Amino acid sequence: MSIDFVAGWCGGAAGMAVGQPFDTVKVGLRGSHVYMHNTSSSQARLQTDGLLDGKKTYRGAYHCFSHIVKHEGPRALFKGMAAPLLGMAALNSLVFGVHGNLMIVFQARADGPDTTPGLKYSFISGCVAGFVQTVISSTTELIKLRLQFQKDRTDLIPRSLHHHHHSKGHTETRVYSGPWDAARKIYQREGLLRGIGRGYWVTCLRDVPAFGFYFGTYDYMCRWRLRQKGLGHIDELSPGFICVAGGMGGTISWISSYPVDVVKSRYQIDGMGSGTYRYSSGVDCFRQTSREGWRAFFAGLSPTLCRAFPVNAVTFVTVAVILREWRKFRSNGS
Ligand SMILES: NC(=[NH2+])NCCC[C@H](N)C(=O)O
Repeated sequence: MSIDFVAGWCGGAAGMAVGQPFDTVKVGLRGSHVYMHNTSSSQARLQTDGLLDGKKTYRGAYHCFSHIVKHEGPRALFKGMAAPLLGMAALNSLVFGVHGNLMIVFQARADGPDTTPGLKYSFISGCVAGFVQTVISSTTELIKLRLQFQKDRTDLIPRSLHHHHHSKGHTETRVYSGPWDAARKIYQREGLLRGIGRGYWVTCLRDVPAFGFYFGTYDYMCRWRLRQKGLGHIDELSPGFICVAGGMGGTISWISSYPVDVVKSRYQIDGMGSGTYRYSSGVDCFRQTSREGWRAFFAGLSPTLCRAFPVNAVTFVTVAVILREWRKFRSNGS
């Protein structure tokens, strides 16, 4: 039903809204690492650290975060956010819409009207939903990553002089001036499949299992709670519990897919600007990265998880409340 798409849309928007002030507040107070979108600047920089000049710039998540703020200004934290930001509500709508509707299909196949489809169906529906959204997320993340990865000249100018050199220093050394410019240049320089579609299969490899675990974990926790409390329907669970289950869904999803996410980030920024490629394929990127040791596959995990819990808690609780109210409304009406 279309209500799942509407609820997903609202959930995505709410997740964004909660991520935003989190970020602003934490930046002002202590410089914690909670971000509103999928991958933060710190995450992207940590994942790809050393690829440009062969030396590591950052000592850890906090150092990376404060380094960006100090040398490039807090605005640099939001680099590359516009494209995925525009798409996040749409993406969530697609994910929750596909998952919800597949669950209805599986429900229809289950025996009897109140038999819920098994946990494995939630996992499978999540995988399918994850697959469907790659059509959008692969390219929006490609653009976001490239904007995040580029270092502009503000790096080199002393902080006190920033305002004097503002507009000029910026555009000269940058590869892309914004998301649309990036899309155009990637298409012109690298083509449609190899450029715009760069990393598509790696994105699938990340997102198919990631969204299986996303919904699988959430559903597993809800079912456990229903049994424990002797309740019959998910609408009876408290919003507080939905937040915990949603936050865990986001967390487990990111942990399970994180190494592939690192490979994806590295592979998608490869060839940027220079036209020469370091990796011949996603597999080659994996092989070369593994030479740095297993830790390379977890670079940037901590800021990712700090963001994932609250954002997905709010996303799931928003979706659940909308669906619950909708069901209430419908059953009163008839
Ligand atoms: N590794 C993943 N992409 N997992 C899916 C999580 C999606 C969720 N919207 C988030 O940004 O946290």
